[in-house]
Amino acid sequence: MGLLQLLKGQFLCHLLIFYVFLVSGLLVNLLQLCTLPLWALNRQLARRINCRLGYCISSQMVALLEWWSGTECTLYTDPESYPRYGKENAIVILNHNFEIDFLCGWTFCERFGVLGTSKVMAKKELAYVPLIGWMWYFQEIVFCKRKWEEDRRTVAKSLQNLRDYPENFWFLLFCEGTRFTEKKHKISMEVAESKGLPKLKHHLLPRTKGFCVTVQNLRGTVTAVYDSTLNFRNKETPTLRGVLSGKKYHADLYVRRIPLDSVPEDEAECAAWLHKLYQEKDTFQEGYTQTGRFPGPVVNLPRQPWALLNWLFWAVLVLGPLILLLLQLLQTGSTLTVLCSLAVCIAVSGAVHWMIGQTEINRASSYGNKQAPLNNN
Ligand SMILES: CC/C=C\C/C=C\C/C=C\C/C=C\C/C=C\C/C=C\CCC(=O)SCCNC(=O)CCNC(=O)[C@H](O)C(C)(C)COP(=O)(O)OP(=O)(O)OC[C@H]1O[C@@H](n2cnc3c(N)ncnc32)[C@H](O)[C@@H]1OP(=O)(O)O
Ligand SMILES: CCCCCCCCCCCCCCCCCC(=O)OC[C@@H](O)COP(=O)(O)O
Repeated sequence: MGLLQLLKGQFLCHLLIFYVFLVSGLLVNLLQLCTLPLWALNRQLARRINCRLGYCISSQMVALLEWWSGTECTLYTDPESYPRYGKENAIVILNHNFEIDFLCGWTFCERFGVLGTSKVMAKKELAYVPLIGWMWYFQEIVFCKRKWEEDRRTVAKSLQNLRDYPENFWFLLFCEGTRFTEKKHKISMEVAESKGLPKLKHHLLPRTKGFCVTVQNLRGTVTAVYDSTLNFRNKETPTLRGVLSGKKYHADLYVRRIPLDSVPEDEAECAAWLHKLYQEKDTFQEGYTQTGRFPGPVVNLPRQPWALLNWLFWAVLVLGPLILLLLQLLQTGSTLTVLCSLAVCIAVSGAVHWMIGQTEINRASSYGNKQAPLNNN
């Protein structure tokens, strides 16, 4: 094992990386808060500024994946669609099977220059996650409670707000609404059976309402749906802890560009369209498990240096004062101050564990663990 690989596994390195993330993230959140008065004066400028501020946070996690863990992300797609990626507004549909699927999504956003503007329909609980959840508030992320009666108005309103967004954006939907577990899969297949739908082997049954309301509200703003299917080589089940420890994974993403015009306007037809799409996704996943690859050619998509440069900028900015403080502590610090510093380290590492825990499937919500009553309206 090389020295660098050994270092990547050290707790102290993780603590330093998280320290940079935490302090720079709080600074960015503060700057975002300062843009509040600007929203009333020049909304489009406030949005552009918040895209860039948000990028400062999310790209640190991308840098962790691309540069620290060295994870490779391969794109399978039609070369004719490829030039349009990043140059139009799109709805992205992604399977929700992996703890770092969102991070791979962000990495592709970074490579197509839309990381700062990337959007998602996220569960409301994530709005309270420090740094990322707070950043999302200023990036106009669409939050849902996963209770349609409450969501139908709020989600539509948030989507309407995106209609005059000043930069190209990708809007991500995990239509399954929750991460894949065997139990949730079994229950959702019972629902599929009761609805007369074919069973899926690799996906939960998609919830169609979020997709249909997105299409309704973003028609005319968004030009395409990017149907994206993600898997990892060697049957790996990657984790954020693995990434932080420098473990290298290899992600494969198959993307099909579907013009939005071909998605039906009628709600029932739109729902049926989505179910059919998931049946196709399921065959792609089955093909991947059999052959280790997706259909379609591979497009070369090298990583960009910007995420790393952003991280280095923040590291220099916030690690300098920390080092000075530690030196002063060693020279003059009383036992009490040294103990207090230790307590701060323990608190910071506790915060890392809590935040990483948000991404862990074994701590997933109970949503989808039982059949919601069948809806007839
Ligand atoms: C070129 C490169 C291309 C791509 C790169 C890839 C990606 C990059 C793009 C962008 C990146 C951006 C950001 C990424 C960063 C971070 C993201 C991180 C996390 C966020 C993820 C989440 O939080 S996921 C959870 C929240 N989101 C959702 O839930 C969305 C999907 N859900 C819906 O659409 C729902 O409909 C709803 C939320 C709008 C409403 O929820 P509710 O529960 O009320 O649902 P329904 O009314 O739909 O449910 C009832 C219907 O479902 C049937 N039913 C009942 N039980 C079940 C069951 N167990 N399983 C399945 N279905 C069930 C029931 O019968 C009802 O059926 P109907 O026919 O009546 O609809
Ligand atoms: C650069 C340095 C970084 C150091 C490590 C810091 C760790 C920071 C972790 C940030 C965590 C942010 C959470 C983001 C998104 C989690 C996405 C996710 O997967 O959500 C789950 C929901 O979709 C469904 O929920 P369930 O119903 O399955 O429950």
